[in-house]
Amino acid sequence: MEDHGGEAGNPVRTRVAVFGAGSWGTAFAMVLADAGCDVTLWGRRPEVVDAINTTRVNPDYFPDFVLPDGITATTDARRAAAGAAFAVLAVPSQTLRANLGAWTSLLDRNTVLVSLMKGVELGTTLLMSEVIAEVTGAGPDRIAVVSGPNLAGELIHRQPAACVVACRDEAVARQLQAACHTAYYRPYTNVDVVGCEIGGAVKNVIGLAVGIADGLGLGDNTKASLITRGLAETARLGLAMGADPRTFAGLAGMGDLVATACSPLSRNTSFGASLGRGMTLAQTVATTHRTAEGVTSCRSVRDLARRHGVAMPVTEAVVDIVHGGKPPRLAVKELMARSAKPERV
Ligand SMILES: NC(=O)C1=CN([C@@H]2O[C@H](COP(=O)(O)OP(=O)(O)OC[C@H]3O[C@@H](n4cnc5c(N)ncnc54)[C@H](OP(=O)(O)O)[C@@H]3O)[C@@H](O)[C@H]2O)C=CC1
Ligand SMILES: O=C(CO)COP(=O)(O)O
Repeated sequence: MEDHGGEAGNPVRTRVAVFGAGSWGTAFAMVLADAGCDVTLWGRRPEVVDAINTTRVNPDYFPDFVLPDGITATTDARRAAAGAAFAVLAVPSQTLRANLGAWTSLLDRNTVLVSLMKGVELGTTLLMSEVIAEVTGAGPDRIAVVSGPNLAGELIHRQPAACVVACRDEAVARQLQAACHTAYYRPYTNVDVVGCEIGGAVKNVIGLAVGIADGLGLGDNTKASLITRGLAETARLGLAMGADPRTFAGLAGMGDLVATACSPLSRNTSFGASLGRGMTLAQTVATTHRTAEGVTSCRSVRDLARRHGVAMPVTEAVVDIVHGGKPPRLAVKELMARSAKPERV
């Protein structure tokens, strides 16, 4: 296998289970394998799993890319979970609870559960780490999050990127950092799990807003204003939930927001652009075959904000457009007509 610069501090092959063989699960499995881990990738469809094992290609998500040795695919969650030091969860956020319910009894009591997901559960308004804690009973030292500007479509080409690995127990974050550190993937540790998750979930909503602006034909001043005020909303919500404000200036805050809002690869931003061009929600859903988390999570983020008494006008506008059918131009007009305020409140 080519040397992709796995950490010298990872001499014993760490066993990792990755649950979810979509874009990010597959690309992150590659990162882990390149870092020297022994990776088992769980997918729900036998044809995808068979293709990965026989051709080393995930035909649905990365048909032109050969995956490295060191990844074995399976539909058998028990086999994936067996002996795993880390169980990496990469399914759509709204499906986590049901899936994890089936997987929990298969996992060792010491396995660290790692969320790659960027969403908030609808109804409960729980963060993914909170869903994990509730379903599995794991304590904060066994729950970690990976976040940051990590578009799977770029990482699969091993383009350089940084990320944050967050766990309340910094020693665990360091172990995960070692497990996924390669020459092209640079993880930084953080203990602010809540801040990283809020950054990841809200940037999808702001990505939708920026996409809508793009679809309306609005320019870079508008988009930069949405990104910046969107980051202000993100930080306000995060602070109300006990996050460290510095997280929002970092990779899981500004970094991920910029990557998402500026990239044609972002599903959320592309989804928003379709709405801005005048397509309906149903039409856009029908042409989107990948997970655009913000479409559902905009409602749970709004509910979370209301619960904490935090003003999130851009998020409210996105919910009104996506789920309330408000014409995007009217939403823009209303956002601009809000009462004048100081920048920092
Ligand atoms: N893609 C990216 O660049 C990044 C994504 N993320 C986050 O990662 C998470 C996963 O997204 P991503 O991999 O991109 O999404 P994709 O849409 O690319 O893949 C989703 C995966 O989940 C599977 N899946 C869908 N529904 C279910 C279900 N009900 N039960 C079990 N498995 C299911 C799909 O299986 P099938 O193929 O059979 O439908 C597929 O393997 C999201 O929260 C996203 O925000 C985070 C950083 C980067
Ligand atoms: O989270 C991502 C990049 O960090 C991927 O963004 P999208 O889900 O919008 O494609």
